[in-house]
Amino acid sequence: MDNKKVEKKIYQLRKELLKYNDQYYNLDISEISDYHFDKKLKELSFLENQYPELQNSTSPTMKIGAKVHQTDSISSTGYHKYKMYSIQNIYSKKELIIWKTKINQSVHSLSFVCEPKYDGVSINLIYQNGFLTKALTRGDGEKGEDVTKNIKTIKSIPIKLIGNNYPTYLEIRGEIFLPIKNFIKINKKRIHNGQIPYANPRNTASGTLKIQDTKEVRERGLFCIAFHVLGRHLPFNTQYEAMKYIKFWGFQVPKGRFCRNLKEVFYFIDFWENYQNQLPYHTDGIVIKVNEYKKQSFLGFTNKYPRWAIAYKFRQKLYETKLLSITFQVGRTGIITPVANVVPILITGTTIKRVPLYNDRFIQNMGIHYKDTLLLEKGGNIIPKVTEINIKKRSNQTFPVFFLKKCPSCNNILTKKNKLFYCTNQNCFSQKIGKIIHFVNVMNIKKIGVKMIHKLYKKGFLYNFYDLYELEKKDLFQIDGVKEKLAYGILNNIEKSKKNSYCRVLFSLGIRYIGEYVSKKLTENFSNINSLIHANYNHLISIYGIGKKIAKSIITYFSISEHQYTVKILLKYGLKLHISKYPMMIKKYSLIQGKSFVFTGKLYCMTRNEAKNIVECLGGIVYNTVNNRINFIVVGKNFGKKLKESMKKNHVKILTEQIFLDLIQKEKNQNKSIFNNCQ
Ligand SMILES: NC(=O)c1ccc[n+]([C@@H]2O[C@H](COP(=O)([O-])OP(=O)(O)OC[C@H]3O[C@@H](n4cnc5c(N)ncnc54)[C@H](O)[C@@H]3O)[C@@H](O)[C@H]2O)c1
Ligand SMILES: [Zn+2]
Repeated sequence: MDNKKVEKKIYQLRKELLKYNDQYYNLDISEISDYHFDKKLKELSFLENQYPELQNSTSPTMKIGAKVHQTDSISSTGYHKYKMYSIQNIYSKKELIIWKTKINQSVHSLSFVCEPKYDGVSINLIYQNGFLTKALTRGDGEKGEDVTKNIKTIKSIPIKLIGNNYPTYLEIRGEIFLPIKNFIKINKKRIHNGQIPYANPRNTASGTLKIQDTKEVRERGLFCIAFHVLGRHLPFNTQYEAMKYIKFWGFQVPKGRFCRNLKEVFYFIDFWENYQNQLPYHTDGIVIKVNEYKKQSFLGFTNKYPRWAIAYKFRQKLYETKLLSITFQVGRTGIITPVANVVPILITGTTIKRVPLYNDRFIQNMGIHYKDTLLLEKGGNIIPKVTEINIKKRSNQTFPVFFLKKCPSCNNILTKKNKLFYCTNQNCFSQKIGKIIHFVNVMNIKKIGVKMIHKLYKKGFLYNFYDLYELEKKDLFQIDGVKEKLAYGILNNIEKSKKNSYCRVLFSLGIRYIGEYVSKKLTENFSNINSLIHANYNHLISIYGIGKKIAKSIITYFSISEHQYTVKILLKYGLKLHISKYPMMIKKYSLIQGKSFVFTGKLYCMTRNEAKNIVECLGGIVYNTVNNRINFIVVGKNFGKKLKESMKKNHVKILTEQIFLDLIQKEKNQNKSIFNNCQ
């Protein structure tokens, strides 16, 4: 590869991995498996080592976790006294031998402690004089979220340490996770309430730590295993002894083992690889640690990992089953998704009958034939994935799977775009129903299930999701089995849904590619729906996490008059489509909204930060450097080279401070309420 190509590849991998990190750590979503994530990370690390001039301290190879966002749900963040690290992952014994050989070059006579790798969220528990005073998540390693209130609900974490042989200041590091039984219970309840079940226990544990209702946190039944101690004057010198002490102090500790050499480590790995599925919680590998503290400190840390520990991750077990048929489902956005119906198979306690095949590309890449023998991988998720086909078991009489030509719901000819098949019929029954189901789920409207939605649709009461807000008792009474109490409950829940946040309502609209994550990014950047409706493409793609595809989708969605009508109707019914802090702005012509600014030199009337705040409050964006998106440069005293750079760009208008102030004044008069909030 030439340098330009490598640079491009590195940039692309970093962008992708940063997105996955942000989703994984801040939104508890995993779009790809850990194995594939680690493969990409390894590829990036390899390229960065080959081309050291392209190394960058912000690369995901150097950074731990993801940037901590200050969200509504958490009250504060806090710095760690001792940095929290990640652990390097490996997937083979060969890599383990390489690791040992490497550290053997600096330390000798190594012994190890092996522990299961619990699949949850890292936690830092701070004890002062034996009392739990603070609990922080790992965050980016330097700074985490303060989750003390929720942590105090976990029974396996002592509020007060037992005994008295602990130092006055102590940090206990451990893993918070959700036992499988509790995870299943939570999902059963969600399904019963018509909500989307959570994907896996890890993400659910992480999400649970962030919720505000401590009663709910307690009910969910999180668990903690403690595996690391930090502090001064510790009464022990090895990991093995440390575990004995912390067990005595009141913690649950790993089912670990002291190993004198790699042979014993391999034995431990082999044992757990088979035994892991019998545990009441998920483990995803084995952590191997150098036992002696002295040797640990000699080996030290890289930017991201301790050199004295490594995680051997289990490759997922494959399960064999047979493809019976394929159902083509019509999604709410018209996308046709193929789902494989397979011979039912029991995988870690769940009977699997259906497996997603995602799209035509997946089917063709896999080369799936009818009646094929499929190999499924479960990972930490509830729904397994098809990872391979057992070609040896393919009979001669099978045919390759071809995609449908017509919509299975409305018979409309399908359109192919970006390798996906769509039904473009706006009145397609499945799409309409799908949109309503999505809205009801996202808005968390309980007591209205899929069956009820179908019935209301057929009776003509619910043709669009906003019709929910017109429903009356007399309509509901026309549905079989609905009596006074249920009707009251439904209408009450619909009314309650009006309290949902702007971010939820935006997500509920069902705009293509606008999931929870993107919706959050959008509401952080557009304080109300009007500014989003009128956002320009450049502004949208300048937002971290919003790419071309999403920007186009937003613009297309709001260019359809029916969708603008939907927004109007929702506003009429009192749904929130603005950040509560800022009152809804009545859209008027604005010179600032959606425009990009850069400042140079010193302003007389306000500081640079004040000016930035005002522009942002009025829907504009401020950049530090001149780029192709800039519309205005505001020039103050002792201006710098930015002015010269801007003059080279025809589209940039130059404003003196006075003209800038006049502009603000004009906007101020137009949008009094918003401006007052910016002061
Ligand atoms: N699928 C995705 O979208 C996605 C995104 C980001 C990260 N990931 C996965 O997460 C990994 C990085 O996450 P990470 O930094 O949290 O690392 P990690 O989860 O792979 O391993 C480090 C963590 O393991 C935990 N742990 C559990 N048992 C332990 C024990 N007995 N001793 C010591 N530590 C123990 C600790 O909390 C420690 O911080 C990636 O390599 C990838 O596998 C996946
Ligand atoms: Zn259709």
